[in-house]
Amino acid sequence: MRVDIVTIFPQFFDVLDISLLGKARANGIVDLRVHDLRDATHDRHRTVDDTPYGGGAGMVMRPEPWGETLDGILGAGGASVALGDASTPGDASTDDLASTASDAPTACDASTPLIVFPSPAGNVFTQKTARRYAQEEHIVFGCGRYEGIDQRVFDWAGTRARVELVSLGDYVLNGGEVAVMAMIEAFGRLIPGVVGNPDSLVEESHEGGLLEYPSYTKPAQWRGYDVPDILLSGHHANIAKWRHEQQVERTKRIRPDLYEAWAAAQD
Ligand SMILES: OB(O)c1ccc2cc[nH]c2c1
Repeated sequence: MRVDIVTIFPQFFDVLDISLLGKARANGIVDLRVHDLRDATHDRHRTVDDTPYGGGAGMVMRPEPWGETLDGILGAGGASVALGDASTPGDASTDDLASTASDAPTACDASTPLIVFPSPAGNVFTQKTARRYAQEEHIVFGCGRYEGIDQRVFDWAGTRARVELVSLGDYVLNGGEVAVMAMIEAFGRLIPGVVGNPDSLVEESHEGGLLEYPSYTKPAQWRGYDVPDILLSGHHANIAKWRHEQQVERTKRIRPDLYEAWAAAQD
């Protein structure tokens, strides 16, 4: 899998050289490339922003450096695809339409690159999104800053690739870099070969629609707290039953929205 990141803070992603993703890069499982948007500027100050048309506070990211950088990643002709409507469904539990480019392509074959722009105006990133991204051959992440990126970048990019605007949640960051870091961690660990024991991915939160069960390790007693007896019983069927019951109870108590969706799917 190839991953490109476009940012004005390339050093932000140095951390991706360590831990699991660092090993995946060293093993050739993930080909990660970071691009400094300022390398596509041609003035002395390497300017990437300008004042907004129509007035308003803050600055907007200029389209030219984005176009030049994305040309370099996609190939100047780009992976031109059939234009389609913007009805790319999100992955969140709600089915509201994705806020993608107005002429987003409909081509969904994995050979057409996916460009993901973190945005507070995007669809919410979920584990379902992470699972989908882990199947992609090539994802380009575009990190906005300031008040955002000129809309025409999304419109133009949508004629060269599949484009998605994605948010981590209903809050606003100062730019896309933290969101990209979180998304790369979330889908990167799902890429075959990245996590040593894939069984460890099966019963974690949001797999199967439920939150994970509580975990315990030695010692059996700690500061007056005991490990539940069932976990010391060695009865694997009963342990599995107890763990599932814990998942259902936790999900119902902590995330009733997820519980309702899970319960409806059981019928
Ligand atoms: O909250 B976010 O995901 C986000 C993403 C991109 C930009 C660009 C400027 N502010 C941003 C916030």
